[in-house]
Amino acid sequence: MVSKGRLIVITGPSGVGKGTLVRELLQRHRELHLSVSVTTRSPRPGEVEGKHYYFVDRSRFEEMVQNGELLEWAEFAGNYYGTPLYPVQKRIEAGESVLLEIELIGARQIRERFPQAQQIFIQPPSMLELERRLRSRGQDSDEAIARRLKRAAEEINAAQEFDFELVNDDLDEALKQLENVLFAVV
Ligand SMILES: Nc1ncnc2c1ncn2[C@@H]1O[C@H](COP(=O)(O)OP(=O)(O)OP(=O)(O)O)[C@@H](O)[C@H]1O
Ligand SMILES: Nc1nc2c(ncn2[C@@H]2O[C@H](COP(=O)(O)O)[C@@H](O)[C@H]2O)c(=O)[nH]1
Repeated sequence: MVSKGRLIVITGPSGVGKGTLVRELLQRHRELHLSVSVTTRSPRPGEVEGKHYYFVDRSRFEEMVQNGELLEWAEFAGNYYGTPLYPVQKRIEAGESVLLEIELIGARQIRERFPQAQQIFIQPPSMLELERRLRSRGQDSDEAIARRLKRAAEEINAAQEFDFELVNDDLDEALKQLENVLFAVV
């Protein structure tokens, strides 16, 4: 990919607050654009096609992989997730900044394919608090939460692979740190 623009990857265990931080960031920095992923997961109440995700079935997802339509993809807790290549490519070539909110396997693929990407890992204050956030969100079954927590431990073990790490304990403080990482004058 021609690298006129900026690609920013935000990774961290499910429930750590990536989506919450990214929502705040997008409100404050209109120049940032969030990539909308494709998934085979069923929509949660309130999730809108084309805004939160593009919801597809497994055969369509596999076709997208075969056709090279995805910049990266991974299986996570029983579903496929991937980043559509074309919209990201178009924005980066136009000199714009694109955010990817993705899990670890996908972040590793981006590192291979686009080493200039800035990679940030969001840590929870503790595993207990992570579990509390997953449960309080009220969107996943006990079994799905158990799968997400197992994966969380694997992701946290890989945090040192990332350019920056920050802890999402107090939300405002985490947001400030994220802005410092993204907009620090060097
Ligand atoms: N700093 C924080 N303190 C307390 N609760 C928080 C904080 N940040 C986020 N939360 C809450 O934690 C829950 C999970 O947050 P969110 O959905 O943003 O996580 P996520 O990392 O995007 O999860 P996923 O990867 O599964 O999409 C939400 O209910 C959110 O309101
Ligand atoms: N590798 C990718 N991971 C993605 C993508 N879109 C989202 N995700 C990550 O999946 C998990 C679960 O998300 P949820 O919406 O079911 O809670 C979470 O870690 C997301 O960041 C993607 O395109 N590629």
